[in-house]
Amino acid sequence: MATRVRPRNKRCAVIGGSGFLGRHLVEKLLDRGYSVSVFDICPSCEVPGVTFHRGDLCDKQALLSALKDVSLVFHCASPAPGSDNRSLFERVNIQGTRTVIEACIEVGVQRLVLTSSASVVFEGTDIKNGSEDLPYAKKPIDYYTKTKIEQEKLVLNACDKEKGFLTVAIRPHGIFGPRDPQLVPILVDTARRGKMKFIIGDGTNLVDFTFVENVVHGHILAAERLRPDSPICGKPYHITNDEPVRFWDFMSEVLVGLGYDPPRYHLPYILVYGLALLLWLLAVILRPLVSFKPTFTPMRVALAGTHHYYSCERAKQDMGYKPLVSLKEGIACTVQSYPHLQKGD
Ligand SMILES: NC(=O)C1=CN([C@@H]2O[C@H](COP(=O)(O)OP(=O)(O)OC[C@H]3O[C@@H](n4cnc5c(N)ncnc54)[C@H](O)[C@@H]3O)[C@@H](O)[C@H]2O)C=CC1
Ligand SMILES: CC(C)CCC[C@@H](C)[C@H]1CC[C@H]2C3=C(CC[C@]12C)[C@@]1(C)CCC(=O)C[C@@H]1CC3
Repeated sequence: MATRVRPRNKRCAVIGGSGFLGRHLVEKLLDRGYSVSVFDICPSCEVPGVTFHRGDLCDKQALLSALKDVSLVFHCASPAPGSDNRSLFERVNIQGTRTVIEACIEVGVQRLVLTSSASVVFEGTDIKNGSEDLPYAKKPIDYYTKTKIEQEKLVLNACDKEKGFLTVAIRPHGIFGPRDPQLVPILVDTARRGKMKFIIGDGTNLVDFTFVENVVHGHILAAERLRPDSPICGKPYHITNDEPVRFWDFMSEVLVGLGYDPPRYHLPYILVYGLALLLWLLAVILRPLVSFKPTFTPMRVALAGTHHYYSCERAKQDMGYKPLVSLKEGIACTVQSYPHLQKGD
């Protein structure tokens, strides 16, 4: 069978395409008629029709050969936020992103879409309907976020209309959906260990959880609107479900959907945060002797006990963004996709 040669603007690469978001993005791009290459350090992207390049994004030579003939690059690779390997975050998110930009420019890539994070402005205190005008966090909640800030700055500053290299950053928040390795599995693991009985704070704090297909939609809209005359060049955009929800209602709905009891008893936020901080300090001090990873890290407690939801008005205005899947539909689809995490299995 003859292979169809696609125009260059329909040839793209997804760096981090084996991951949770990356793989959903790859599947949608194929549906939309793109030819897709995946570049990832992990070889698990077995999507038919995709050219897979295994490599580390810090390796420029490997990137140069993977990005040859590609006009559009999505960069959604990152070490997992739960890792406490600072030098890995630094190497991949900062130095590696610099290498991605250099490689894109060298091979003539025209558009680069970065997956950033809404958390780049979060300092652990309430954010209600935050816009993209909020300043970057001076005290980011963890080292992962610190390097996401630097990464976003690098990509947005590299936007150069004269050189024909256009960039944009998408800032999702709390991505969930089928195959998510993080949110639902951590929640279920906590419930299975009998630790999901307590609500931190009064339980009224509103948060954004964003269904993965909406995040993918935001990325593709951004890529397709990224032209020299577009207002989106060199800018960050929040992409959310546009339905802030009580953190504990969301967690309860997922837990109940999977057959677990929802948390019932309230604990003061400041008490849990203090305990989490203490445990985290202990884990650091005792690391040479014993290794343990507390479930309730200060970062998770801050995310579970404060308001953090963001406006996506700018994405609506500048790129015609609108969530395609409601929170209710997203939760139903997610719960259904995890039969092995149902209680009793
Ligand atoms: N999951 C979430 O709630 C949110 C995620 N994000 C961002 O979205 C992006 C995707 O996240 P997920 O899909 O959740 O993570 P993931 O861990 O499922 O996927 C990340 C992918 O990057 C790859 N990767 C890591 N280091 C690499 C390297 N040195 N070279 C090549 N590939 C490498 C991994 O192998 C993995 O396939 C990340 O940039 C993350 O910071 C932003 C906001 C929220
Ligand atoms: C044990 C429970 C109190 C909490 C379980 C759920 C959490 C694992 C998740 C709730 C909010 C999530 C979140 C992220 C990771 C998973 C949660 C902490 C991110 C840190 C992922 C990377 C980002 O860029 C920001 C996300 C914010 C929300």
